[in-house]
Amino acid sequence: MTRLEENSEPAIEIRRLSFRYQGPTILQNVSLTIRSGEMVAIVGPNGGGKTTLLKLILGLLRAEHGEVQVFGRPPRRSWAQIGYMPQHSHLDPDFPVTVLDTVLMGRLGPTHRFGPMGRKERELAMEKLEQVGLVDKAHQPLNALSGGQRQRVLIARALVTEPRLLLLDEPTANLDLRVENEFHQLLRKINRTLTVALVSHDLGFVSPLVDRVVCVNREVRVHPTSEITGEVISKIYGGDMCMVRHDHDCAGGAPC
Ligand SMILES: Nc1ncnc2c1ncn2[C@@H]1O[C@H](COP(=O)(O)OP(=O)(O)OP(=O)(O)O)[C@@H](O)[C@H]1O
Repeated sequence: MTRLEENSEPAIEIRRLSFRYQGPTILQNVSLTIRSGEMVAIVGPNGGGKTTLLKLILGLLRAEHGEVQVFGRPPRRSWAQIGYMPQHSHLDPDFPVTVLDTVLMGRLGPTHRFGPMGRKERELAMEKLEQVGLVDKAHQPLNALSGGQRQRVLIARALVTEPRLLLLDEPTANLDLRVENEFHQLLRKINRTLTVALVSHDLGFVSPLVDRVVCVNREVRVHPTSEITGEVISKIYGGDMCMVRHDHDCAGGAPC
């Protein structure tokens, strides 16, 4: 963490949070602070509670015990400052919509009123497409894009509300290793002005990007990236996982 982040206000502050849907406890006694300007990875096994944690930070779910604050306020009062890319976009890739329209959909929602999109909104959407490197695709149908490009469109959609905090649920799910470097650069660029929390199953992908890894498996433990060893990984994933190496080129099909 840089000195700036150490002294900056918390973007997310969670105190003694516990949560269950109807059955067993999903998250237990979670305390966590993410400072403005940080980029953290949220990792853990399937069903460990990562998406649930993001939904609590968004205010889509309410904690049974404890408290969540985003920029010092309850999440719903900070909605305008949060951009969210969900794990499963409900967008049918075959729905006949352009890339630009998809990004503009980010302006619809609880904090932005319905109505025709004006020039200002369209300019903003083009600016965000420029930021993710897809401005030349703006008028193409969404279904003409690759999975990785669609992923970037969804990031532009999350950015078009001009948030201060960006939550990304599995942004790397459709990426192959060839575009990984490009994606790292994009996230670093975004993190110059925004706090970023990204859920990933891929520790190898996220570890060069972040200083801290938030491990979620009912309880939450935060580790500096430098501490992520084989032993820590098997504690998080119960030994079913190894860290994929990303520091050599496997584009030629070599096992990696
Ligand atoms: N709406 C819901 N109602 C009831 N149980 C749910 C609901 N959503 C999630 N769960 C349960 O809560 C637990 C945590 O789910 P969650 O999606 O948060 O895990 P995750 O760590 O994001 O998993 P994955 O890596 O598979 O995406 C799981 O056991 C899941 O079945």
